[in-house]
Amino acid sequence: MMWLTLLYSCTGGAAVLYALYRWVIPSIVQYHAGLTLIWYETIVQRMLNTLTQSTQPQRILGAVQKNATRGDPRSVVKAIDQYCRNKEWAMNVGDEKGCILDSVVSEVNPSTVLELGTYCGYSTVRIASLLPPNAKLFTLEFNPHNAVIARQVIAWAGVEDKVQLIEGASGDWIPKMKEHYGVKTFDLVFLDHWKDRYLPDTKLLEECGLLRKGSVLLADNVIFPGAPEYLEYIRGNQRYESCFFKSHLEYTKALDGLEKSVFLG
Ligand SMILES: C[S@@+](CC[C@H](N)C(=O)[O-])C[C@H]1O[C@@H](n2cnc3c(N)ncnc32)[C@H](O)[C@@H]1O
Ligand SMILES: [Mg+2]
Repeated sequence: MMWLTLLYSCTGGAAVLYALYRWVIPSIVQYHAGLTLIWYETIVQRMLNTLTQSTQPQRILGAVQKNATRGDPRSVVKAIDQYCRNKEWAMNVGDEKGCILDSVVSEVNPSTVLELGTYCGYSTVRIASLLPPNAKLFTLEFNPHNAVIARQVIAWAGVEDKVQLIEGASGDWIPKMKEHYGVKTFDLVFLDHWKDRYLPDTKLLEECGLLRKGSVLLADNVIFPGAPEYLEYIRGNQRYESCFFKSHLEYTKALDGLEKSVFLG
């Protein structure tokens, strides 16, 4: 009898803890961007790293290898979204803002694209899958561990012919793009690296002559974590025509959005 009581209290306690971890806390934090980051980045991610002896990028790659079809980029995107919605939040642009990204890529129909911030290659695959034949997407990532994973995700999606992943910091590589890769100008730039780099890198793109009349800048997370200096610069600048796409922080119900800015020359 005592055993049964002990068993009941242990499993009962474990069930409560599991319900808190799996449903109760996620359903609360999803409305608050800051709480989402605290819960997932500092608690869940660290716990999963210790328990599984792996990193988040490795787990995302695992989800792709398990659930996506080789050579089918949309199945790769879907596998990552399912993993990040149901298991652990990650900083991919995500499914909701991803649809806005898709529509801008389709509208611009770019031949040359620059992506700042690759992480695991989620948005890289999204963009590359929509590019016309012979188009090229350059994506910059300064974390070597992320770059190793992104290469495998990109290859699994079968879009490696369209993608040039460059390992290094944006501030170092933007000035070398013309000389090193023969780029004339970018038709589309997707800004999704650390937010304090949005403004200096935009000015660098201008200074290096990498923007032409009609080039489109699309900046993610302008509300959260936020890029106020970038927004002030781009919205108050007569050389840009800018508009905001209201949305939500990836995999949550917290407010976020994308800023699309056309360079007028
Ligand atoms: C938000 S994640 C990118 C997410 C990705 N665009 C997606 O939606 O799937 C930002 C990434 O940018 C990288 N990063 C941050 N600052 C950078 C910089 N100055 N140069 C290159 N990579 C940078 C980080 O290591 C991180 O992997
Ligand atoms: Mg982002």
